[in-house]
Amino acid sequence: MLPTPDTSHVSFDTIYEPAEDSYLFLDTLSSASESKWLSERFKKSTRTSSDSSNAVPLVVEAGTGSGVVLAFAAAQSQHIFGRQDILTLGIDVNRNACIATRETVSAAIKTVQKDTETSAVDQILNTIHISSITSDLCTALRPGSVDVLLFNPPYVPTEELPRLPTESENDPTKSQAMPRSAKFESDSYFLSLTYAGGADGMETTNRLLEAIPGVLSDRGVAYVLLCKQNRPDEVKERIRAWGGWNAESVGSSGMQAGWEKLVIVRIWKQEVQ
Ligand SMILES: C[S@@+](CC[C@H](N)C(=O)[O-])C[C@H]1O[C@@H](n2cnc3c(N)ncnc32)[C@H](O)[C@@H]1O
Repeated sequence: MLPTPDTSHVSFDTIYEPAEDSYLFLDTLSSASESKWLSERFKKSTRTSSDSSNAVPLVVEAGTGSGVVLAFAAAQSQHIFGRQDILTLGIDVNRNACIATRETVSAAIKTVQKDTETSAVDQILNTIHISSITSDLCTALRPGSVDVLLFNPPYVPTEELPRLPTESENDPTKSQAMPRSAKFESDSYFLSLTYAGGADGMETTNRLLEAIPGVLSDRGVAYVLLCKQNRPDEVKERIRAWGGWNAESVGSSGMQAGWEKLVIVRIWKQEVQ
């Protein structure tokens, strides 16, 4: 079994603690079928380095929380993508989550590199974590730049979608100076951002889905987690109706009376150009 990245340094006061949905991501990406699919799409070819289809894949996670999913993708890049040299970039609206992610991913990469030094394996992990940025979904990204997009969204249906934090709410020096009651309120606000998805639990996910055709590269693929109340079958039909795009469930958990509680949907352009 592949090791789960260490998140013991993360304070879960404001950051999502890895749970069933996070682990479903790890299991799905590293499953035999998905790692075969991804390796075929992204493995290093013998074509010239100027060939853009051979460029180092950029793997972006929106909503990284603790960074456990992105760290796993980074550390297990050989198993998942068939190569040792991916680039990772994390995004979260919560600045604390971005700081935690940077540490989680860097530590996971270092652990694998250390293990490699002391083993007979001759290929060192060259994965680089570019950065973790405080931003709203993919709005800060260059169009057509993302090869693999991962999103475990706030998916629980709620009456209201929490607003995005202001710069000052994301300022750690301000939260340190807060009285206890204000800190409690601020912590619960940031935690609400981790799960509250508004109408059908889909308000944030719908915004991400709309951004996919613009943000993915020609060989790009997105993995998005949905719960039963998000109506995954309708979501997949909607994506197929874009024309030239495909959507399939590639991981699921929590079968209850024939219903899958959580599914991970893979979204990709039908033709690699
Ligand atoms: C369910 S948690 C997933 C955390 C982590 N990826 C995992 O699987 O354990 C959702 C994450 O999305 C973040 N988030 C919510 N709305 C966002 C937005 N508009 N842009 C970026 N991140 C967002 C939350 O702060 C939270 O960290």
